[in-house]
Amino acid sequence: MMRLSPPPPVTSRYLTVAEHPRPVLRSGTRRGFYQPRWGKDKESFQLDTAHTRPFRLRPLYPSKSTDARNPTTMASSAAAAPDSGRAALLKAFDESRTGVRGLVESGVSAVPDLFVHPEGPYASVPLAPPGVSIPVVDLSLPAPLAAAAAAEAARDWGFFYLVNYDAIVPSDYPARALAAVRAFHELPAPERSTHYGRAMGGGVSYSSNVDLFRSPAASWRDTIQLMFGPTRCETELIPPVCRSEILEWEAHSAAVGRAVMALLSQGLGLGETALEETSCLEGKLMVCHYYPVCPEPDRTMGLVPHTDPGVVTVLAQDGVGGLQVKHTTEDGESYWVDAKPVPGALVINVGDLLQMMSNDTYKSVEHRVVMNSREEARVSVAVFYNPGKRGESVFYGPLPGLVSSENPPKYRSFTMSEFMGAFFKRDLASKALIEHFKL
Ligand SMILES: O=C(O)CCC(=O)C(=O)O
Ligand SMILES: [Fe+2]
Repeated sequence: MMRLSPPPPVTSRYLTVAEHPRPVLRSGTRRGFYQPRWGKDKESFQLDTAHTRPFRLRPLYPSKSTDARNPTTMASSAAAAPDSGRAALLKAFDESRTGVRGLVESGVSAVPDLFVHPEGPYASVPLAPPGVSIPVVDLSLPAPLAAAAAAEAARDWGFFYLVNYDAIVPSDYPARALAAVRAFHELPAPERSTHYGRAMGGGVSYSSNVDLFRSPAASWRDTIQLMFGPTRCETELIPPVCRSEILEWEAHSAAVGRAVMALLSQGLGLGETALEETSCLEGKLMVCHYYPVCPEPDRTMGLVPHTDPGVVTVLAQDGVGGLQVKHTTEDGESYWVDAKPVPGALVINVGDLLQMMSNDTYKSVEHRVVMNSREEARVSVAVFYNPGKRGESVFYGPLPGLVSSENPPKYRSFTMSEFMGAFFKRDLASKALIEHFKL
């Protein structure tokens, strides 16, 4: 078990959650959250979409065109292709170096078969009734109240909106980062394609579907990935059109990551630096997704259902929407809840590592991105936080301050290299990573 220094004494500024009275309810609040008003390669430790669920490909249809040089029609011609043919089509799509955006630019009017997702087991999970939303945590509340709200959200939902973070993030962020990421993905194809590649050698890559060659169906998404910790990417490899905004968001979102970890640590009844001292702010991967306009939104997915493997994810999304969170009520009923874009709100979620570190107090919850028929592409930027200390003598698992003879550990401890090994070897089923370490 990684050794943590004892939690710092309670200061006058921060009371432990247990000592503090329940959060003050504002009008329209429920248990301390106020609901938004809707108006009517190993080094990179890829935490992105390698998290896929097993999908069986639906029968593929013959393509109308067989132009072997056109990746669009090549993708469509996966229809009748045996597996080796499909592999060749995937390769051709990848070699187009322009991603799904390139397919759209070339004028596809249907989703090519390589991207068609069957309904799968999720067809049985309904959409949430209107008015249900993920909770909101207000960072401007006194820390103990915000911590209690964050803890409750992390426990019951695994997700929350973070609002009123303007004391730590300039008002033009994250919007500037989202706009710059959009500008990159909408560069003319010849310019964009010079950046295309899957290798994370320099800590930066731009490609479509990080799991393109492993997943049973490709998704409607292109992504820039950037490693910021424990090893920092070569920043000159970041495309110039979005470089300064990405670097600025990296710095500003670090303040958000620190604040969120402090709330979640306190919410566990530990000192505010407990997760930070466990190096949870030191491993950092940023992914900048672009979900192009889709001609047949019902036939594909932007991102298949998955849980994030890391500790905490800080997500900025533009106004388009599509993120959905699977919520299970106290009665055991599950449904997909839209994490609609809320101006001025970041989306925070708990990853598998934090579920294990919190000994199941907090939940890592499935989420996905669905396509819509809007005429606008969607952009999101996620920052995944992971432990940065990766040595063979550094162990992770339920935090020592949380386990006792009455509350025994539910997970065995492991090194990050073991965790990453399990991550890369895991079968595709969701939660497989957590099950792997369960006692
Ligand atoms: O684009 C989004 O809203 C979600 C991204 C996500 O869940 C991920 O990258 O793991
Ligand atoms: Fe995710």
